[in-house]
Amino acid sequence: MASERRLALIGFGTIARDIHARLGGDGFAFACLLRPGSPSRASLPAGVAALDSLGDLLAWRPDLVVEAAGHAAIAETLPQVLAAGIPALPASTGALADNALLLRLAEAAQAGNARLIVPSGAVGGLDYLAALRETPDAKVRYTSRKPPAAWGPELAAAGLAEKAAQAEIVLYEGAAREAARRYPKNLNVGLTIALAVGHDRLSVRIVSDPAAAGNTHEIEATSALGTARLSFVNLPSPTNPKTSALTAASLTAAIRRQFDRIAV
Ligand SMILES: NC(=O)C1=CN([C@@H]2O[C@H](COP(=O)(O)OP(=O)(O)OC[C@H]3O[C@@H](n4cnc5c(N)ncnc54)[C@H](OP(=O)(O)O)[C@@H]3O)[C@@H](O)[C@H]2O)C=CC1
Ligand SMILES: O=C([O-])CC(=O)C(=O)O
Repeated sequence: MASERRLALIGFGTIARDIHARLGGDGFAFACLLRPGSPSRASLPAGVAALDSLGDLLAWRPDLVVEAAGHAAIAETLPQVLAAGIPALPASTGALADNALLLRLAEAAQAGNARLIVPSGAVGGLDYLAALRETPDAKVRYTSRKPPAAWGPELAAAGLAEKAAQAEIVLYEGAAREAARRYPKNLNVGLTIALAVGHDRLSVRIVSDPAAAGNTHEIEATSALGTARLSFVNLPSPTNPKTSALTAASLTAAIRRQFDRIAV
């Protein structure tokens, strides 16, 4: 039997807990990097080693680092992780809106001979979109449509909470980078799609919709190669209405793929 794979998680919130629930005891050993004073420390399951610093994480010698903490955690940790030769799988892909950070990550990955693996997360079809990147005339429109519960603090800050309970509100239309900056906890997918198809081919639309059937994602693509309409209606995670429950399943599949001999 293959030896245990060592997975280091960054953050222990909705996505990280679900990944651990899916893979714990299935040939994976877990450790978790927590912020100082993190309330999550008290609820770390037995057998998950708590890591207090990036130095501790590197010394634990993970086979893969999975970030599920937020945009800031990517800049704080992943350049050093990649430079140390450890592959990294980020959930908070919206952080890659920052070109300087993206370059720093690419240089670190080159120096460490490691890879930053961008997961499909709350959507699918990245293989199709990446193929369109090879097609000069491709155009893609991505619409993120979620119920008001997914935009709680953002709607309250804009004084739109009452209106949003009654009617659809278009929160933003434009570029994936700006969408990810404005909505760092809701628009990671926009940046993931932009990385696949290219920023210049993508327009993003963000909608709060009290009639939305779930956290929905619509991707409409046209090119000389044909057309595609991809539509995802995701149940929200029970502990975070912004995050689709699909996301942890997608990251879990990406983790398995990293170690599978036949990678699908
Ligand atoms: N790519 C995609 O398709 C998707 C990406 N996401 C993104 O994935 C990320 C995780 O989502 P989710 O699990 O729902 O979020 P949660 O808020 O449920 O969990 C995040 C956890 O990260 C911890 N944390 C925050 N900052 C840091 C830090 N600097 N270092 C270490 N830990 C930190 C917090 O822990 P504590 O407070 O205990 O310290 C919190 O428990 C988010 O950025 C989210 O936007 C979500 C859905 C889809
Ligand atoms: O989980 C989702 O539906 C998408 C999401 O939050 C994101 O892209 O950040």
